Amino acid sequence: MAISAPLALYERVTRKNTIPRAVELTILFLLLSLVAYRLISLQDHGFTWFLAFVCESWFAFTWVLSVSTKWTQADYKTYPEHLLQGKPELPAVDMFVTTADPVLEPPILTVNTVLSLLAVDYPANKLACYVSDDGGSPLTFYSLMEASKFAKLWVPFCKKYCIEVRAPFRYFSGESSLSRDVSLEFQQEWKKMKDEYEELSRKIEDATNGLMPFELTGEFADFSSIQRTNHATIIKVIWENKEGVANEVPHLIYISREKRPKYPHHFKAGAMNVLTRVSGVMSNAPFMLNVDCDMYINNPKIFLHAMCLLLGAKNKDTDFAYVQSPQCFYDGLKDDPFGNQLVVLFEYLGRGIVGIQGPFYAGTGCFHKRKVIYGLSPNDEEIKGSMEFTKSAGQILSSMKTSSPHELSSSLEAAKQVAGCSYEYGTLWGREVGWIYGSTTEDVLTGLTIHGRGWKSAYCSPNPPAFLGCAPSGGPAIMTQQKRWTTGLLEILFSRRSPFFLALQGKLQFRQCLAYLWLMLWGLRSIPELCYAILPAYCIVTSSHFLPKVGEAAFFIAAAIFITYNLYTLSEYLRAGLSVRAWWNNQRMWRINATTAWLIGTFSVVLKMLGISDTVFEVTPKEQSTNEDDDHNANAGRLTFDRSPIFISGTTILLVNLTALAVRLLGVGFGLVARGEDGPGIGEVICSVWVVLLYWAFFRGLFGKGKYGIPSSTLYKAGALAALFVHFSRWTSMI
Ligand SMILES: O=c1ccn([C@@H]2O[C@H](COP(=O)(O)OP(=O)(O)O[C@H]3O[C@H](CO)[C@@H](O)[C@H](O)[C@H]3O)[C@@H](O)[C@H]2O)c(=O)[nH]1
Ligand SMILES: [Mn+2]
Repeated sequence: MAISAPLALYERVTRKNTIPRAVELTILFLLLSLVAYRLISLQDHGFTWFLAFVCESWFAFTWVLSVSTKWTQADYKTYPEHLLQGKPELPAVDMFVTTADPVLEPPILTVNTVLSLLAVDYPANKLACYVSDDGGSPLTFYSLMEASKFAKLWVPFCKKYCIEVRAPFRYFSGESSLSRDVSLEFQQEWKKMKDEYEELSRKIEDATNGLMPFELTGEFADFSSIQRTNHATIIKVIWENKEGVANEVPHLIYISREKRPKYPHHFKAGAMNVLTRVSGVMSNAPFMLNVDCDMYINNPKIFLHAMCLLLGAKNKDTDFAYVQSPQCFYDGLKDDPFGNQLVVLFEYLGRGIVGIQGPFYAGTGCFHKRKVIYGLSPNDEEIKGSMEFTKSAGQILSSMKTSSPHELSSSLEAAKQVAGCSYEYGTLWGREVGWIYGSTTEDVLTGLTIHGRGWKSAYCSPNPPAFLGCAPSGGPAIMTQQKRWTTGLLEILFSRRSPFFLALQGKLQFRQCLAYLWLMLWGLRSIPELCYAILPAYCIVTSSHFLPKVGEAAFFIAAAIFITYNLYTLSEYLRAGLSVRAWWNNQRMWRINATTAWLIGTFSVVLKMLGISDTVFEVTPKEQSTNEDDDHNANAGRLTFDRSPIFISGTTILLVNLTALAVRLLGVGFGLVARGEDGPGIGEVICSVWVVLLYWAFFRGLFGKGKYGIPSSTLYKAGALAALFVHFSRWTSMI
């Protein structure tokens, strides 16, 4: 009998997508035909034709990027049961949670995330949880202290009864959490746990409301005169699993890194680097998981799934640098009214990237190999880089080999040192090592740098989803997030780490480079999108046209693109199990984001490049539940507004198109002679109506009250811009 080979830990599955590929190529062919037609008939037409040509060439280009990215879709199937057979000893994992603001990110959320991490199905003596608090808040620290007491009941409870959802706020909010046919013992423990959790949330809530049950002395003395942007490092070992027992509660450590006004702190990237180093001197696990404070563990087996991919390499080629899980969200509103649940994005483009060099790093829900974060390339045996770095991190790295258990408190001094502001000075941290600085999307930049060194990455999307987080709700929060993302992505594109350069150096695969480009060009897409949204209105107002006339063969090309594209994207939503409404909501939100947040994001990068202002990471506000009152609220899912300039361009687009349609309907040509043959046709009118439908959320905003209404100052500005535009259009058509 042959000796059986070790069982495979994972399998790569490629998706069959022949029909989608055919449709995508058809759309590409139609787009190219239209562009070609415009090019050969450029002389016979005016400026609008040329502008349409430029925009459509751009759309064809981004379509090429998207077709290439979606071409080979793949997924990984993991077999955790084989892992437990083959590898008796599981490797250690350090778990990182970042929080930055106790108001925007309520401590109860962070606490739930931490509890879900502590209770994960993995030997507790292999785990350590580090919380970085950029808010330097005693409230967060207090909440974690209380949570660690609760964890001593919660963790054994979850493990004993194989509880599925280990974030208590979600577990106790589910209807099915206590079914009738369970043992009496379980019922009693369940009740006790629920009471204990309610007690914990009440304590945290009281403290949040200013009824601090503690004085800033003793354990809290470090917080007594703290200024958020100017304070010394605080590191507290909240709980230590001293006996190193596998079914205990894992270590829990609180960190608030040093902040000084003179030193840039690099937002989340800076926090991640401190977490890396502090954990390096304390537990120094070879793997690190990081989650945002709102992203709790929804599948307690995720560590085992991830280990299948991280340990399952058969050769250098399948040695993954990191394992990324998709971002999924809890309490999503029905039909995704804000278009921010990203399901379809991860489903097709995401899987496509998985099929090339591996998923982008998405900032949360990702397991990294520590040595990769330390800057190693796939073929490196030991750390390279400058002397400065070797001195500072080599020590951390060398102790990786001696994993003799030591008390955490004995490394507190060393930990404080590596958490200081000046520690990174003159080292490669943030440049070659750790999370890379210089972009508000530090996640994509860090992942790109890793791919640029030739690493591959893997995707892990078990069922139920591994992590669930909180998607921003309401117009201002969504737009701010989109703006941050485009800003950060453009910052990368225009830096020396641009995917272009990395592809030229040879380690970033060509199609992976195109995939990165697809993402990083979001900001620049705002310009052709804006032009295209205004073109139909311009044509109606000036009695000209930018689309081929109904009689021309090319009209059918344009119509075919419009119809095929929409039906095709619709089919993507239906195949992913989503509704027609979800499709429509995403269509309109993408167009709205593109012409508002992405535009402002592009401006802010231009301002940064001109040295006028710097870009900052604006934290997304998070709520415990979006459903509680909103479910019965007729306004759930309705776009909200504030005075931010982000809303001006969207309002202007709407006003301009409304004016155009009014002109058309009322037949007032602003005194222009109808140009007969040359005037606008049905195509322009349909386009203009389509734009108004896409911006219907803004239309409702014209009449909405309070946060549902567009503020009058924004309306005046947009109105003035629209009037200027109409005036200018008339002027151009007269010369
Ligand atoms: O100075 C800062 C700013 C932010 N954060 C943390 O960064 C995380 C992400 O911030 P959030 O406001 O939730 O941003 P999102 O747009 O929701 O995050 C996505 O996009 C970010 C990049 O723009 C990534 O860092 C995130 O991981 C990814 O989930 C949160 O845990 C914050 O506490 C810090 O630790 N320090
Ligand atoms: Mn977030």
